[in-house]
Amino acid sequence: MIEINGLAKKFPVESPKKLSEQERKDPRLRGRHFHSVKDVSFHCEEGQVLGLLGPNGAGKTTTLRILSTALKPDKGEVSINGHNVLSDPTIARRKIGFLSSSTGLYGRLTGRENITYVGKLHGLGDSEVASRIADMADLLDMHSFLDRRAENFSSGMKQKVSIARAVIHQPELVILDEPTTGLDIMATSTVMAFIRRLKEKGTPVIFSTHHLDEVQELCDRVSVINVGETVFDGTLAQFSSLSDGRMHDSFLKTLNQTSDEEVSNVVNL
Ligand SMILES: Nc1ncnc2c1ncn2[C@@H]1O[C@H](COP(=O)(O)OP(=O)(O)OP(=O)(O)O)[C@@H](O)[C@H]1O
Repeated sequence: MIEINGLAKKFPVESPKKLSEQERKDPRLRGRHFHSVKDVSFHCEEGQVLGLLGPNGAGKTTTLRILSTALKPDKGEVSINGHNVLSDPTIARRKIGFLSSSTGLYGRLTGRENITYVGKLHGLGDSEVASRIADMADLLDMHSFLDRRAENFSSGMKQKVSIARAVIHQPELVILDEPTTGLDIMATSTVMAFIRRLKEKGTPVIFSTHHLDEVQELCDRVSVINVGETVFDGTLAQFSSLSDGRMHDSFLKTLNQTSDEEVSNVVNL
């Protein structure tokens, strides 16, 4: 079980001129700081998949980077199966598999070598790494390119190898930042099937996405962030019933209720 409570993270702004026009108008810009995440809370239990939704710039990536311990929050708590992630990041890194949208592969290494390198960093032996890669090559359909250099990989190939690399140590929790962005239909369905497989094995998965069809197909829970705050956290059924099963309308409703200051009606259903 992973529990996130009251996360907040602000970044210093060197010069407001470097911000986008939208960010300059954003209420999260206060003085010399941009409060990207102001108050985010959700939880996910064993065998559950949680979909993290929110408009561009809402604070999803910042939240996921905090969960993965890549960023330290200013406030809030994160615990995985009772372990405080923030006070013990080394243990946390062993427990978590994180697919970041920004970490690239080593182009001069093959797909297999990229995965093996991270497996070794986690202390796995040669035969363990080899057998896990063989399993994942089946599940993620990687056989045709696994032994090619990563520098010429397509987006789908890169993403599959990155996912395999993120979970080579068989983490207790998997966090995926927009795992299907930029992928074609075939690669998307392979990645979706892989997430389903993790769920069947009991591993909780948290993933951010802009695709509501993926949420409908895979998720047990939904959490929506808007302007740095959790505006909905509940089951898929509760999310869907906000608008009689119309997912897009449910999503828009959670965002509009924020501006109507009716957040309390939808949070913690
Ligand atoms: N290191 C940083 N310094 C300053 N501002 C930052 C930093 N990281 C993120 N931000 C800002 O915080 C806000 C939230 O960013 P974040 O990447 O978490 O959003 P997101 O919900 O993942 O968006 P998207 O759906 O577009 O990926 C954005 O306005 C972003 O520019």
